[in-house]
Amino acid sequence: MIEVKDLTYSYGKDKQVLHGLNFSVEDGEIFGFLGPNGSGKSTTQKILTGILKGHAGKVSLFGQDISAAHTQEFFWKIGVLFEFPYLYANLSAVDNLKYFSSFYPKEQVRSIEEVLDELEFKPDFLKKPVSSYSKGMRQRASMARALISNPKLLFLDEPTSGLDPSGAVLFRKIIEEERRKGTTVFLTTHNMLDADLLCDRVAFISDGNIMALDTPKSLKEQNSNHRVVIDYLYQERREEQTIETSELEEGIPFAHDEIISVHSQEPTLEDMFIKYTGRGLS
Ligand SMILES: Nc1ncnc2c1ncn2[C@@H]1O[C@H](COP(=O)(O)OP(=O)(O)OP(=O)(O)O)[C@@H](O)[C@H]1O
Repeated sequence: MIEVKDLTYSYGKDKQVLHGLNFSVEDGEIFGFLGPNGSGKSTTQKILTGILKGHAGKVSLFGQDISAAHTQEFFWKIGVLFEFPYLYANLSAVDNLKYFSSFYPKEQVRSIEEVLDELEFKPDFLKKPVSSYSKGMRQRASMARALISNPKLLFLDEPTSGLDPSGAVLFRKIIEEERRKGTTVFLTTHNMLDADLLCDRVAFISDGNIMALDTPKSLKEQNSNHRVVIDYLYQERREEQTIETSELEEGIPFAHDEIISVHSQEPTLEDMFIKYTGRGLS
């Protein structure tokens, strides 16, 4: 679906921000593009979506070189949810969706009611202007805009930002539903839970370079210290011991009366983010 080879980009003469990115995104894959502020995520997304011109290297989408890919048919096939607001503030969610639907062939457009329903949009707000919405409601309206055209390739930039926990759960459910339909998703996020739960593979980008690319599971396993922490009771005292996971093969290798808990010391995706990008999550 997306092929990127030796992608470089500079703003002006001196400011090179992408230093030779290589990755591909398979059809139907949810691909996470993770990195600290200023690492080049938006620049890459803007190149892929045709907003930014003048890159070097090879980028192809839907099997076509990008220079030929950004046609009307291309825009019909993609959906985007970017961080900057791109809804008309004076129009309601319904009127925004009616307007944006008019750019696509009728047969591919979803019903506005169905999409807003999927997003559990509050009925009171359907006809109110977007300017009166909370951040979470705007994000729902923006997601509706991205989904209304039934895209084959969906670019999502921080989709759960500004959502409360139940909104974030709903958005994850919707992204899972897109996976089920076979939509390819290019997901940019700082939210490691979203990345871990949703992404088939993630790339960590730092200062315009890809530092690691793999499934969240493999990244964590490769960096695991293969230890578990065992919390237990022995002779009425509560104790804790850390042992190698391999030691568990023969059972618990020390005297105990009752095991209270066993916790893996496997790193989290957030630990991996810090390891590969050298930066914490802001
Ligand atoms: N229009 C521009 N002109 C000059 N430099 C820019 C421009 N846009 C971005 N940059 C610089 O390019 C680098 C990469 O920025 P980019 O917005 O791609 O990062 P990002 O990973 O998306 O960051 P964030 O997480 O903050 O959105 C940064 O150093 C940024 O200052």
